[in-house]
Amino acid sequence: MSTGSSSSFDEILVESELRGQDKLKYLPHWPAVNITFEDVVYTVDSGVDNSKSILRGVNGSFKSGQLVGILGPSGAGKTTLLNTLAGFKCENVTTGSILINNKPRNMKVFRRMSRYIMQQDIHQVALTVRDVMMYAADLKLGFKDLTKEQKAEIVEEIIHLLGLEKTMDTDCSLLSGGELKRLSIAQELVNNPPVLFLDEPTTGLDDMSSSQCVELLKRLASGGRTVICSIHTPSAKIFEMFDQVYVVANGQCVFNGKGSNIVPYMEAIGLRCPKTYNPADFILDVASGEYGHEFLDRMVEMIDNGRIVDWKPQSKISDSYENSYNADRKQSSELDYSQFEEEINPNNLEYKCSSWQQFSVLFRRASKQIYNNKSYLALRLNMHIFLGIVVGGIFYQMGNDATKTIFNFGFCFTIIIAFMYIPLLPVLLEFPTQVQLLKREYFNHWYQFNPYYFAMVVAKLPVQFFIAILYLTMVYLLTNQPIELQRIFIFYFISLLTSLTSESFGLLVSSRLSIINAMFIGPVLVCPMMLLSVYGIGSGKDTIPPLIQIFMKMSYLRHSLEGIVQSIYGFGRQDMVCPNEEVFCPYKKPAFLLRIMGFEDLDLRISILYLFGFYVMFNAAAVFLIKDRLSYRRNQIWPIQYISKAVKHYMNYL
Ligand SMILES: Nc1ncnc2c1ncn2[C@@H]1O[C@H](COP(=O)(O)OP(=O)(O)OP(=O)(O)O)[C@@H](O)[C@H]1O
Repeated sequence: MSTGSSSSFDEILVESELRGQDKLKYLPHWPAVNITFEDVVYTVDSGVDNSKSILRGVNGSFKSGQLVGILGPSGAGKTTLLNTLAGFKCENVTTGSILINNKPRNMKVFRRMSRYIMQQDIHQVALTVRDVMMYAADLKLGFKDLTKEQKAEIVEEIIHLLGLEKTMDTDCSLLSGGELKRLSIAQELVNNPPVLFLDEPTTGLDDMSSSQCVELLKRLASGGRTVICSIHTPSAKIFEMFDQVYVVANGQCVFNGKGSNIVPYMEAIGLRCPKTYNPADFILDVASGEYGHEFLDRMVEMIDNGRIVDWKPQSKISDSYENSYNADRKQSSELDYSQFEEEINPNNLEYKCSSWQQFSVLFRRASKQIYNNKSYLALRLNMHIFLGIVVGGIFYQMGNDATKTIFNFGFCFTIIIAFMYIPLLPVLLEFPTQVQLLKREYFNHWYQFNPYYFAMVVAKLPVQFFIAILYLTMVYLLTNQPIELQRIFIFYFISLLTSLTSESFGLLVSSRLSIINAMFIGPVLVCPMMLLSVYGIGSGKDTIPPLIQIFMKMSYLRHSLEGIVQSIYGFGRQDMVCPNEEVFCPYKKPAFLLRIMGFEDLDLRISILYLFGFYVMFNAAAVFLIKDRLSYRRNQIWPIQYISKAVKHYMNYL
């Protein structure tokens, strides 16, 4: 039997047959992964100097081959426990330890072997279910072991298993809540990971789909996976399917064991479950404090906050955690005992695609999303044509008219304003949601961050450039700017560079903010840059105080404006035309205009260098901040910790 995910497709088929998993062909063998946690405390900052404990010293042990259900009333700490165990949010765990197969969890390795299906179902826009699944299969299964047809077969099979056949060609944005949830699960089943965490997987599903979904999870678990899911008020049928039930209340464990033992457990603390009642409902009622808080304390004490691993009616409360755990391990009949000793080969946890392949798949995915969104494409195109007509109309034929030079200077300013706002605002609106998706896919080990970022930036370029060039051509011709190849080239080049820099600025701003904050802070931050770009115009450079001159250098828009002005008026441009009837025509000479405007002594290379520098700097800062957000490690430098704490508190920084 193959021991790794590198098995060929045929081997995988044989393996599945051996395991009796006739419905899941791609079920590569993984050694058992058992998770034990001790005294876990999770504390969040609820103010700059305050903190609040959400998990209070919980303990437990979840074994491979068993389906574990984490139950509890709303706000009890189920999601937090799941996040902590999955390593999704663990920067706030203040004490406690998490062991994998009795060894301290190596977060890097663990994150590669576990998958987390979150409560919120966000998906890529403008893609069908088939697209989403096929891109997931390409990224997760790679191109070496399986052909396209084999991957399509795996996808079909999972889609069938989750009852999504009818939606195969439906756009994800049109799916119902339940279908979205199933799609989230389907995507993570593509490469069948050894550990699966699911936060409320049945939310939004009807009874039938819920039990099918839990049945599937049970089947995965019995195939040797560790499957842990939090669940709200399960039906009696679903409740019976769990091999282990872990109940949380107020951040503490109030029950840990088999669902069938809940009734005697409740009797042991002095509460009788009515015969007609679902034991899950009953324990949840008690956990939510309906029968009084003294019962909660009694339950925590009786289960020793989760240390008693599998409570049984005959068992003594004083059983030590160690004895209980070992006894339980011996009883495990479903799994090959030797599996517990088997190590996961870290090579089998590596990405299946090289960085270049990841880039290529992500580029294709991002491009398809752009071109599939036809109404948005048409809107962008039409708005640029409309803007071109408006700007071209306002500054019509002013480019070579010496009496309209000041107006034409205004035209240069409109160029940088257009290429500042047009790329910036959509990013501020879209990227915070994209980051949520990135977090999910990145955490679930679909790809590395750098290929994602490059693919995202590069995929936008063709449309961005095409629309920008169309707009620039319209306004350039309508306003009668000089028809000289060198000038046209510089004009287009600076405009496109400004557009890219604005976009990267948008990525930087929205990398750590919610949509609302990004939409507010982005335009506010570009305002001073805009003002600094035209500071001192008309009074000459000498009148600008040195400090302001330094600030002006820090505005990328100033460098854009300098570049655009040079393309139109620099490089020894000939005198502009002065109409015969005009007696006084001071701005006939471009050099005079440049001096009056404070744009003399310009150097195009410097403008380009600055713009390029800002572009690189904004991107590098955005990459740094997003990577930090994706990282499971807390920044160790205390001033940064304090600043980010304060910014988080006051600015909704994420
Ligand atoms: N970062 C945070 N800051 C402050 N409070 C938080 C934070 N994260 C979680 N909480 C609080 O911790 C408690 C537990 O949250 P958690 O999401 O784990 O509950 P839950 O049991 O999953 O609830 P539900 O079933 O409603 O999803 C809640 O009261 C929640 O408001």
